Amino acid sequence: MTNTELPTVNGTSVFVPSPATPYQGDIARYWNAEARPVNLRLGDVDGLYHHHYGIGAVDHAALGDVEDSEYEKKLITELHRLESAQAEVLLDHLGAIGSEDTLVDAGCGRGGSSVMAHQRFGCKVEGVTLSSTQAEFGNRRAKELGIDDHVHAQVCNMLDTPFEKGSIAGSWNNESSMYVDLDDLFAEHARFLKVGGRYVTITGCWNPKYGQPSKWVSQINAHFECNIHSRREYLRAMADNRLVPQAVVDLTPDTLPYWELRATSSLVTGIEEAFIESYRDGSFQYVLIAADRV
Ligand SMILES: C[S@@+](CC[C@H](N)C(=O)[O-])C[C@H]1O[C@@H](n2cnc3c(N)ncnc32)[C@H](O)[C@@H]1O
Ligand SMILES: CC(C)=CCC/C(C)=C/COP(=O)(O)OP(=O)(O)O
Ligand SMILES: [Mg+2]
Repeated sequence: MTNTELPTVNGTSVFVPSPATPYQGDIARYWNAEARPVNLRLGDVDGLYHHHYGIGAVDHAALGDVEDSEYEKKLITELHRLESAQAEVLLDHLGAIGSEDTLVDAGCGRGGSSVMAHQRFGCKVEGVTLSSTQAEFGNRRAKELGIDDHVHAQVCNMLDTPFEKGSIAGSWNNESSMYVDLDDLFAEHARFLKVGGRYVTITGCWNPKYGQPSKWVSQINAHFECNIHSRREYLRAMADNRLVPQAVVDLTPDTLPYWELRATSSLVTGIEEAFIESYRDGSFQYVLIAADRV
């Protein structure tokens, strides 16, 4: 990968890898420009900034009365609680991680999951994203929290990382695997993971039983400029890359309440209907897959 010197950021000159493909350049630009209130206002609740969706039952008691002047604020707090609950479930599947271990957050976004992983395990977390804006945001948050010696983000293609072969105890993709070829992705995780290391993904995938990607799935692809894979592709690509699934969990029923609540909020982005309809018609599924590197 070639490096290009960029102008200075906060007085320090930074090197950002050139995108490996024109598509990756588009994705870097997309996330550099992203500033949707549905992500920033939720992150402002407690300083954990996520770019993934939520799971679990809505706490209607916490929401209170719709007529209450504080209702919208409570709704935002509730959506954020469900998104953090999703990350907790992902971390639950990493298994026993020690404080001396290093984890890789592949497609780390603004770094919310990386921070949560460090807070839970005391370990180092290396995040990679195509977006320099996101990497800077994540590193700034880590510094503010005083954990920048443990949590670090860099601009890097997750298909071609600098991590040494067999050096990583656990790694994950939290809603970031729909931007890459799965064979290339799992080959790279299998390369840097230790034998016995754990890989986890939470992702949306199309259901082979439906036949082909539904119109809703195509709408989600167009909305995010991504390429949602089928469930079968995940399992095949893992089998081909020394990743043996230990748990496959259908989170679709658990994520629907999040979407139904989000559809009632002032922060809607227009994609809510596609998620709700595709989860309901069975063409799309929200799944967690945890696999061991053998
Ligand atoms: C929907 S966001 C998910 C962010 C994060 N995992 C979270 O849960 O908050 C998708 C992320 O994937 C990253 N991404 C997409 N393709 C990538 C690639 N080839 N290498 C590294 N990051 C990539 C984007 O830069 C973005 O940070
Ligand atoms: C499950 C699937 C198919 C996910 C696609 C990847 C994606 C864009 C996730 C959420 O990001 P975000 O939090 O920035 O999106 P939004 O602005 O809609 O909350
Ligand atoms: Mg979001």
